[in-house]
Amino acid sequence: MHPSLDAVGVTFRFAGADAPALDDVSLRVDPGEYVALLGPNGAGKTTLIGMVTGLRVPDRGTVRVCGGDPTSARTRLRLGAVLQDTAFPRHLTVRELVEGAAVRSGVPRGRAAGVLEEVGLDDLARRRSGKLSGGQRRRLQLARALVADPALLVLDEPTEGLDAAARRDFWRNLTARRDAGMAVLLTTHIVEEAGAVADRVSVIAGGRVVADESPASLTGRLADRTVSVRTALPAAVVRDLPGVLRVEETAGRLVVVTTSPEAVVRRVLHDDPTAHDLRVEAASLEEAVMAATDRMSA
Ligand SMILES: Nc1ncnc2c1ncn2[C@@H]1O[C@H](COP(=O)(O)OP(=O)(O)OP(=O)(O)O)[C@@H](O)[C@H]1O
Repeated sequence: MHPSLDAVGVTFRFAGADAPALDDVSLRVDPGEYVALLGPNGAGKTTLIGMVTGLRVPDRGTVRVCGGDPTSARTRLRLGAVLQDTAFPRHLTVRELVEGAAVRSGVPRGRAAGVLEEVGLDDLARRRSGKLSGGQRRRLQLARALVADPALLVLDEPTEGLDAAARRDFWRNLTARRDAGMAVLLTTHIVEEAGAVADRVSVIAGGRVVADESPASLTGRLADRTVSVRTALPAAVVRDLPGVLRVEETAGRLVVVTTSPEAVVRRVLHDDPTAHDLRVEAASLEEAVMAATDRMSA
């Protein structure tokens, strides 16, 4: 079976730009896999999404969606996309817009009803799109992208502007599709959300891939741990211990970032038998992504 997405050695330079927006980028997404594309502003994520959706063509390298060329109409039928800044004709209803997407993709109009139910818009099927909230509009975009059963769903910051409950609903809507083998490529600036939903994160900085691995493996590469403990000990007691990178003292709590948490824990418990509420936490995905990005620019 073909990968859902296979981008190999993709290079692209905008006309007149000094540096390429994408420089030898490779990325593979297999059926049923969710991959998050992360990286700072201007890293090249949207440019790469443009190649995957067939809106741009690489100067060098190849992009294949389910083995086909994403600029061909036939391949684009395998692809669903929720992109930024999609405007709908305000006078059309939710149902009409989803039926229109079905007809354009060559699938029966009757599929609209099931998809509206799937994304939780069945109650609003007759509402005009101009009267939807931001979160409801995002669901409408999702329904239009899903109606033709895509093999690969591309989501460019799909949950931007949504509150935590709406974000959770958005991802819950996609659970059954994942189980059925649909692949997802998403971009997001909400790094912890990517960690929660993605099997792999691909970090892009300056047009190059600087990390491509599971969220757990990326955070595991940072040796930093945070020891947090409620104690009356002053920060100076742990500041000079081996491996300590940073110490903060706030309202009866010491928060210590260190590569050697054992030394900190031993010292605190030795010096203060009343210390309690002790926690040792790994680096966050956000910190790991920033470290991968910094390594690139160092
Ligand atoms: N139409 C364009 N013409 C010229 N340069 C562009 C164009 N679009 C993007 N760029 C440049 O290409 C680089 C990559 O931009 P891109 O939009 O892909 O980044 P991004 O990772 O999606 O950023 P963001 O997180 O801000 O959306 C940036 O340096 C940007 O300034």
